[in-house]
Amino acid sequence: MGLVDQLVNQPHYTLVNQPRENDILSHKELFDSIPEEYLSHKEKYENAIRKTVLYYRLMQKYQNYKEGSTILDETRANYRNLVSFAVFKDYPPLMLHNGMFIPAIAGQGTPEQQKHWLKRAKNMEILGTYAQTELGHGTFIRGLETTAEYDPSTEEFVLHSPTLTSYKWWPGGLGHTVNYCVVMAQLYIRGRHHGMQPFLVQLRDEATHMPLPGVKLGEIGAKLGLSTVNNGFLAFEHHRIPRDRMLMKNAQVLKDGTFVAGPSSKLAYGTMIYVRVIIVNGMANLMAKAATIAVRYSAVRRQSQIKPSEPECQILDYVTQQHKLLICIATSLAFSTCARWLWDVYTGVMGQMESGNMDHLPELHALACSLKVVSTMDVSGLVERCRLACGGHGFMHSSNLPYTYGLATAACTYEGENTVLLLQTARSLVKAWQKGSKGKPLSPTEAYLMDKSPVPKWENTLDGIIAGFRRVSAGKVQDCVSKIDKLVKMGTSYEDAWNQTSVRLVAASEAHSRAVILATFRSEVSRAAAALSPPLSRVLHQLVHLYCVYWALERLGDLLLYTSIAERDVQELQQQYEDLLQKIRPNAVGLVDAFDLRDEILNSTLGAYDGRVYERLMEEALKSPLNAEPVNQSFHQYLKPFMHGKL
Ligand SMILES: CC(C)(COP(=O)(O)OP(=O)(O)OC[C@H]1O[C@@H](n2cnc3c(N)ncnc32)[C@H](O)[C@@H]1OP(=O)(O)O)[C@@H](O)C(=O)NCCC(=O)NCCSC(=O)/C=C/CCCCCCCCCCCCC(=O)O
Ligand SMILES: Cc1cc2nc3c(=O)[nH]c(=O)nc-3n(C[C@H](O)[C@H](O)[C@H](O)COP(=O)(O)OP(=O)(O)OC[C@H]3O[C@@H](n4cnc5c(N)ncnc54)[C@H](O)[C@@H]3O)c2cc1C
Repeated sequence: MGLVDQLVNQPHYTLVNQPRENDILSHKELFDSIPEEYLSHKEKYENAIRKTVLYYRLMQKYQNYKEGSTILDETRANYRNLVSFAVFKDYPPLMLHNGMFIPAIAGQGTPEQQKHWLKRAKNMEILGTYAQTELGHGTFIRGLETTAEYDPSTEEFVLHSPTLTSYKWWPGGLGHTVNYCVVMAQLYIRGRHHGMQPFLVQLRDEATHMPLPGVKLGEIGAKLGLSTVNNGFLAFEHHRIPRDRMLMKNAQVLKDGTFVAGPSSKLAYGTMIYVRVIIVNGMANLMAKAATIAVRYSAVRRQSQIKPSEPECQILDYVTQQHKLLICIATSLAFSTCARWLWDVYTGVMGQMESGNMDHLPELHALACSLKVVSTMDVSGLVERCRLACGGHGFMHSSNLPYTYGLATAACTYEGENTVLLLQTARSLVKAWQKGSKGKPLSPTEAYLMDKSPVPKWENTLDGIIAGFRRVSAGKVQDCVSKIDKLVKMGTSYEDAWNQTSVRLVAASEAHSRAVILATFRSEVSRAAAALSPPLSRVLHQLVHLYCVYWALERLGDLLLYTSIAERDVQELQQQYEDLLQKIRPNAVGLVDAFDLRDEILNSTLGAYDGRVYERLMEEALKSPLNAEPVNQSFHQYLKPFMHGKL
């Protein structure tokens, strides 16, 4: 639930850090006696499984899901995600079970298949993941090599990994945890290729957990982050599965091998859209977490003097620190607001598609790509900024900022690598430009591309800035189309022209995303603020204003190229920005408190509500196994003989 919605629904909101009655977080066995940093790779995984089992049993007890409710599920799932922060500094081995396995069955299975498999999956009777990426391919889905050959004589599919590069590689939980998965494989019937299709495959014996015959499994090794997600590899050796294991909501294979195509081959990619939509909200949560840690620490930490005659000041009083951190608060709010809006767009398009209307799928795909990219790119950059803003203590794992960075930066790659997804949105923008140039109507989020009015006088207002970003995006798209057309006229193939223009296409795509985010953030806050008290409405509007002016200053080059902004406007914008920092500073701690992230969820020596930073840093330091004894055995084994010239 976004901050704005939380604030709007203030009455039920508990005070920060007050234990909720019967709260899952009151179960101390969920937490580590010693920090998991001091466990081995194998112990970390085993400890994560221990906590996973406890966590899900408690979650089932407290979160009695009502079948069919979506937004409620999402909000509660959000709570579950947030609580999962507390229990798992990194993500749990079952992140993909909820994050993709269940959504894939729900989105790709027939009603009968959903009825059977969703019940087992939601009851945790079976555990699954989503296996699409291979050692040799992640982005280029059409290049994936795993095959599913239909055998009409036995009414089975034969799954096979023909090469080393065809091994499924990366799926979370695949190494040792799950016993089922949704496998994306190239379907062949009587030698004819029918595209990428989803198959629900049992990988391990449900009783012994041993890999089934013809199934090779393992984990891919240590990573930058997500150390307990158990990302794994999977290979098939002519492994047979029954016909009814192909998820057949969209395309079907009849008993005799007849292939019945779905309304669009791209529906098989539907799970990816869903996850990209979810990721935007996830990034808002990660940003809220990092902002809470860094802002609270900046209120506690005193360092140096602003005036020699005064005592050391809170580092939050340095305007440079405000510049680093206040945008983080606004960014979390911007992405939680956009996430709610995107979720409504998603559920709307899914509803239309249920009745066969596919018209808005391309716009949804473009929006999901662009918002996933900008939210993951901005948040991973700003989480790192939060870490740096905390000085040396930000470098400690006990601050929980390095882990949070690992979670955010992973999302720049998974669910569609960011450059590739921006090019997908660019594809949609170029098509929209070509369509609009022929007088055809455009989708609501792309209609501004056809604004052919003269460039207006620049205004340093929210309307002026948002209009300016739309001008930048439209101008960049037009430049891309012109460059491509020019290259093609010179005899270059369209594909080569596209590639030669791709740096500009990525920039145009990002500009479009920023125009959408600024406009959505502003309109959603204006809508919600009407129900808020004047002081709360004022501070939220200050955050929207800060966000818009910040990005105008960040993208000055583009605004100078495509709008009538002048030097005096820039000077005024800079002053506006500094005034806003000063206005928001007094509410900075109150704003991060409003994220209401409890200490267990923050999991941070620097961000705890009581501000006892130094005591917590020392408490965590003393948990290091090295501190159990004053002299480590290596002194006697190595150092002493070495120092005495005997080694
Ligand atoms: C799109 C590609 C890059 C290209 O595919 P290709 O076949 O070549 O297509 P094109 O020729 O480019 O285009 C063909 C047309 O198809 C349209 N299209 C393409 N994709 C889609 C789609 N998905 N839906 C609809 N339409 C689509 C395209 O527009 C073209 O249309 P037209 O011809 O122009 O009309 C493709 O190859 C691709 O998508 N590649 C990326 C692969 C990918 O995304 N892989 C993901 C694998 S799964 C994975 O990575 C999982 C990771 C773990 C995720 C864990 C999630 C858990 C929740 C996360 C929460 C975050 C933090 C939590 C914090 C908190 O607690 O809250
Ligand atoms: C933490 C993590 C968890 C993951 N979990 C899962 C999972 O559960 N299930 C699953 O199936 N997968 C999973 N993945 C895999 C993930 O989906 C892929 O890594 C991702 O799709 C990128 O593909 P790739 O790794 O092959 O990179 P590549 O596509 O090889 O990208 C490498 C570089 O090539 C560039 N590039 C590639 N294609 C193009 C193009 N057309 N135009 C321009 N540049 C291009 C990219 O921009 C990038 O710079 C996970 C990955 C990570 C990091």
